[in-house]
Amino acid sequence: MSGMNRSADGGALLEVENLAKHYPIRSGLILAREIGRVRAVDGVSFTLRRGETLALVGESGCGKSTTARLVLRLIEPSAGSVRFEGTDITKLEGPTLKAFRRRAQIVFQDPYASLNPRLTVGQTISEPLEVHGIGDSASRRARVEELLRLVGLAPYQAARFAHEFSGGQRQRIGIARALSTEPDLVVCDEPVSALDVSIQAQVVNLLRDLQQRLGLSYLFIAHDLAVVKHVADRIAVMYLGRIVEIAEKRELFRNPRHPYTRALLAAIPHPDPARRGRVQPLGGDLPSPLKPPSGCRFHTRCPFAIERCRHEEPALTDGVACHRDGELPSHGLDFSGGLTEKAARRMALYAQGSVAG
Ligand SMILES: Nc1ncnc2c1ncn2[C@@H]1O[C@H](COP(=O)(O)OP(=O)(O)OP(=O)(O)O)[C@@H](O)[C@H]1O
Repeated sequence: MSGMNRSADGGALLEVENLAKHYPIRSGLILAREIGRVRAVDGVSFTLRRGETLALVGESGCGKSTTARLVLRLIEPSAGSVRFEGTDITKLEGPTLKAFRRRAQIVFQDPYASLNPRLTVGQTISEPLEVHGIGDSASRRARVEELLRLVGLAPYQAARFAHEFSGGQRQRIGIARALSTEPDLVVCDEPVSALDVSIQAQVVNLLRDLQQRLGLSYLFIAHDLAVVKHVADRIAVMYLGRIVEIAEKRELFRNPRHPYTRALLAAIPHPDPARRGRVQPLGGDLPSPLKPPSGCRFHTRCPFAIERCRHEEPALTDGVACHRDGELPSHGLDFSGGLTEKAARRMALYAQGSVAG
């Protein structure tokens, strides 16, 4: 992107620092009085390296999509910065913002809702090229054909409409559209959650294949760890607007440190039904981001919470935000193939407080 520093980033494509988005809640006749703020994202920091996939994982409402929208500057942050190749994109305007948009694209969750039913597939895929003034009509047509082949569709399908395609094919069209401007960063916002399980693996494999061929960097949003197990290099676990743990994927599955990460892992069924645990991973509802709990936000649902957790908010130190890091039992909690029954029993006992941590 013109004017952006390509060399001084030391491998980081994206650096997010203390990012926050608070939505004011207003009341009164002309909504003049602010009665509270939804802290959708509340101080999030992470780095996305070139060519890697960082997954953002957490329950519905924890702030994943808001983070994704902030990173793409689809919404304005309340605080914090998002540096893309060293340039803070939250400050960009006009042509430099447009140049950033060309290099950072999104694949949406719902391939049924995200494609315009009135456009042909060819028009859908070439629309970003027109918006950014890339090529003439002949070269755009050629590019559409190339993109269709790239995502496993056929060039003749450019003349068809989205409703003529299955969910998996539509998501391929959404991916082709996102790739049309040759982006470096692709935000994948739950790209397979709306698809049949049988189709999910095909789309995940396509995304991985495209990443290798085109050197793409992915910020991959998902609500559970099962999907990201096959795509992520690193995983950031979010809870109530904050990152509670961030680690290399293998490390996170082998040695989950935050109790919330453990609960998310416990929710993944073991591939072998005979070895599935019977643990109920997490009780209670996600508290409201309008009034997050004091201290550690997870303490109201945490089986390991102590008094300190109720009063003092833990900082994200060395990849985890937990006062009890290093004190929790680690043996028997190998989640790399799902939760074993023995580990599940152990986890249940710990959760009930029957075994000393
Ligand atoms: N425009 C808005 N005004 C007020 N609150 C909002 C707005 N957008 C999002 N929120 C709230 O912010 C919180 C985070 O929402 P967000 O969509 O980022 O979560 P999420 O983790 O992506 O959830 P999901 O998986 O359901 O999309 C939620 O409590 C949501 O209700």
